[in-house]
Amino acid sequence: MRHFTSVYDLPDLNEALKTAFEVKKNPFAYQHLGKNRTMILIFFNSSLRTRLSTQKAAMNLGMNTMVLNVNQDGWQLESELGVVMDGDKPEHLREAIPVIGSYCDIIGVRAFAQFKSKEDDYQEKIINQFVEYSGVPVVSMEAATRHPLQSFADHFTIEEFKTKEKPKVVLTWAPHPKALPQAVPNSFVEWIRQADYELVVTHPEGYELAPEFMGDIKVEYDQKKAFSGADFIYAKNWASYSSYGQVLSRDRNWTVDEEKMALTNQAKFMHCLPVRRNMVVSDGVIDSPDSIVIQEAANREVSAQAVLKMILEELK
Ligand SMILES: NCCC[C@H](NC(=O)CCC(=O)O)C(=O)O
Ligand SMILES: NC(=O)OP(=O)(O)O
Repeated sequence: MRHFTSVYDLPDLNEALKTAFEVKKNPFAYQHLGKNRTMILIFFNSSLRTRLSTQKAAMNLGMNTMVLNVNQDGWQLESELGVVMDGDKPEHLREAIPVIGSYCDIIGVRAFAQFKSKEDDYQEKIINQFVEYSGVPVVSMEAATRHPLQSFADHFTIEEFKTKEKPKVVLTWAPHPKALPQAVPNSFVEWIRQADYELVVTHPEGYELAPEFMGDIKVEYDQKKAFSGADFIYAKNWASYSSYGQVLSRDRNWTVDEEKMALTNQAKFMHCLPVRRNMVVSDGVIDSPDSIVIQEAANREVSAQAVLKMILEELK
C-alpha cells in the first residue's frame, strides 16, 4: 500500500485487520521498519486523538515525527490554482507540499470539508494535491469526505467486542449545535459495508448521505425501529449533504438516551469523539458500562500503526 485515503487503498481488508490484531499484541516488534524514517503530521483543523494516536503509532514503529499546525504555526496556504495571491495567504500548496515532502518519508494530512463548495469538498481538492505533489505516501487523518483511520479503528473495535458472527450495527444521526462534516459517517458506512454485518442507517429526512458511500444500504427513518435488537449503536452528527452544509434539525428527540438503548440487544455505544454530552448522547448512556468510546479511541493507535506498518513495508 502506498497512500491511505479510504478502505479501497487496502490490498485486503481481512489482512489489514490481522495486522491490527498483531500490532496491538506486539506494538514494539517492528521498530526496524521506521528507523531513520520521518513522518510529518499536518493539521489544517483541530485534533486530540488523531494527533496523539498517529504520532504514538509512528513512534512505536521507530519513526521520528514532526507536527505542523498550519493555521497557528505556518504560513496560511492557498489551495486554489490560478488565483492572484493578493490576499491574506502568502504561500501556495503547490510549493508547500513538495517542500514538506522533501523533509519526510510519510505525510499525514487533516483537512476537513470547508462547506464553501460541495464540488470542491467532494473532489477532495486538498488531500489530492498532497497525493499528487508530495512525492511520498500520504495518510488521511480526516479529509473532506472520509476519515478512514477512524473507520478502521471502529471496525477493529466491533471485531473485538462482538458476541455473534453477524452483529446488527446501527449508525444514528444525533443533534449538534454546529454544522459538522459528513466524513465520519460516509467513511463508516463505506467501510462497514465491506464487513459481513447487518448495517442500518437512521437519520431525519434531509440528512441522506451521498449515494456513492451508501451503496445499497437502506435508511430506516424511524430511529426506534432502527435501534430494535441492535448490538452496536454508532452515534454521529453531520450536516445535510443535499442542502449542503446546512443544519436542518437540532431535535433532541434524536439524542441517544437510556430509553432508546433499552430497545437494543444491550448494544455497545460508540462515538468517534469529541462528543457533546446531552446533545448527541445522554450522560447515562456514555457513562454506562456498555459505552466503549474510550476503548474505541484507544484503538486509533492500533489502526494508525497497522496502516503505517503496511506503508513502511513497501517503502524503498
Ligand atoms: N474526527 C472526529 C470528528 C471531527 C469533527 N468534529 C468536530 O469538529 C466537532 C466540533 C464541535 O463539537 O464543536 C467531525 O465531526 O468531523
Ligand atoms: N476522532 C477523532 O478524530 O478525534 P480528533 O478530532 O480529536 O482527532
